[in-house]
Amino acid sequence: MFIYREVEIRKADETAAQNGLSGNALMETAGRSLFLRIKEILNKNSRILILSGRGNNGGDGIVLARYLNQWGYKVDLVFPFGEPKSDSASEHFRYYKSVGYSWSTSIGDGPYDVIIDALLGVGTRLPLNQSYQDLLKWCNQQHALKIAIDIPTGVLADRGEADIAFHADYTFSLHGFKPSTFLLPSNTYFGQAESIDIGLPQDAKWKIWSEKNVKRTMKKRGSNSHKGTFGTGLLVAGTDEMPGSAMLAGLGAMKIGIGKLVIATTPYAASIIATRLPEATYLHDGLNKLAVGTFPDGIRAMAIGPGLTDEKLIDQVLENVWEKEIPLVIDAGALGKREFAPRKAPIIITPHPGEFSRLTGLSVKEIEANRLEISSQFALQKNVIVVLKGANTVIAFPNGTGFINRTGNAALAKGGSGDTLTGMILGLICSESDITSAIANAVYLHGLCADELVKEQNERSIVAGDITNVLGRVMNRLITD
Ligand SMILES: NC(=O)C1=CN([C@@H]2O[C@H](COP(=O)(O)OP(=O)(O)OC[C@H]3O[C@@H](n4cnc5c(N)ncnc54)[C@H](OP(=O)(O)O)[C@@H]3O)[C@@H](O)[C@H]2O)[C@H](O)CC1
Ligand SMILES: [K+]
Repeated sequence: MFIYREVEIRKADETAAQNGLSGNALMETAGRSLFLRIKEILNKNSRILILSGRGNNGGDGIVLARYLNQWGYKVDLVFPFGEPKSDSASEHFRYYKSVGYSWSTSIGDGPYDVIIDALLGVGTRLPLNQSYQDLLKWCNQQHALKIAIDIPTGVLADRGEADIAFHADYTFSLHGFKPSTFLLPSNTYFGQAESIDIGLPQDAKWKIWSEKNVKRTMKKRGSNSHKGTFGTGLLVAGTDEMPGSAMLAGLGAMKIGIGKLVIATTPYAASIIATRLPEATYLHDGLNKLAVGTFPDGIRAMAIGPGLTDEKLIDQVLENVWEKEIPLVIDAGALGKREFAPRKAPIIITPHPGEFSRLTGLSVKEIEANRLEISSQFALQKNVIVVLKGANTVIAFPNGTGFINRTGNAALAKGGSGDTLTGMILGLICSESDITSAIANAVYLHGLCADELVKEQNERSIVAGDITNVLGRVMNRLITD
């Protein structure tokens, strides 16, 4: 499942056209593929209104209207803002008329059972003028099934800002998803978003990390493996006031399959955690010891931050471990504004939007409206891997590629769930060989556990400690030979 920005879509179209696959042909494929998918959710007796704009989004609507007419559906094709003006749409309109189907520039009496929005697509500029706004308000008031083509009119393709927008039940995006499908507030207008193949080769920098990816990259362990195979992780977390954060992260690491875990924490926190996590070993006064240069042997990866507050000590620890060639996960209390000096081994930061706002100096609103692009730029500039948490967690890599995770729900909006995720990431980067899929799988599984939990109990009652209780069960479903 691929995600494309407007410029990438235009480039793909241009390359296809230069090599013999014209815009007209793509529009035909788009309209026909839309017809084949949309007819699955239509009733043959439904009255269907297709609202077509003057650009190519409107052209897709024209081709769709032709197929619907051809197959006997009751469809009104309406151009509320005048006849098509783009080349491909105009050609398809000419053909549509030549086969004798009807069209209009004003909406009929209705009522309509289905409204299809083919007004604006990736060519949208905001704000919309008053006549668009009035039409969209009218659409949203109708008791009809609402289907948007490519993106709902009123949202942009690449950013999360929205005007008054078509409130779709379904959005069928052509070639791949557009970033606004996953941004705020735009994503509230998409309804169920699906991607429709139009025959162009898929070559996206951004992808949705899917169940298929998890199954492909996480395999059953060999019977001759031992704890050394799965590495030793160092978790620097927890204080007397916040022992739970170290426990949650520790459970995340151990229950996802780390070989051995050393938890650097306070003696008091260790005494509490050890009752629930006797499998871990403890470095008492860990933060102080690491700050003066002590470092346990044989560590394969390290995570620092959950439940920590002493910035000075954290800075000293980070300075000491910076040169060590092990992946470093930086979270929560360790996520203060820092420069991220060049480092040989990977740095993974796991901010929520508030923490990322402090790191970038941008507002939370700006981040939410543009979380893919901002994380990607930060990853590139600082040479770090960004795991920006929240609905549709973004995982951005320094090479410009990235993943969106779609598992998870509001049950995760609770203290401690981020600590659990940090532990799970530590656990997988220690125990799996490929760091890219290890991080994505940890994020996916963390969300999937929450999805599993809401099947049994209300999201309000779920606490972070429940996540790892179902981790084994969800992994059993996904991990095969
Ligand atoms: N490869 C693919 O995925 C394909 C996608 N297709 C479809 O094409 C559209 C993109 O088509 P494009 O013509 O570039 O753009 P739009 O249809 O979105 O709209 C352009 C017209 O909209 C007018 N516009 C834009 N913003 C406003 C506004 N705020 N108010 C009023 N009018 C607006 C603009 O008018 P101008 O006169 O200002 O230029 C344009 O007329 C894509 O989304 C897919 O649906 C192809 O069919 C197949 C390949
Ligand atoms: K649209």
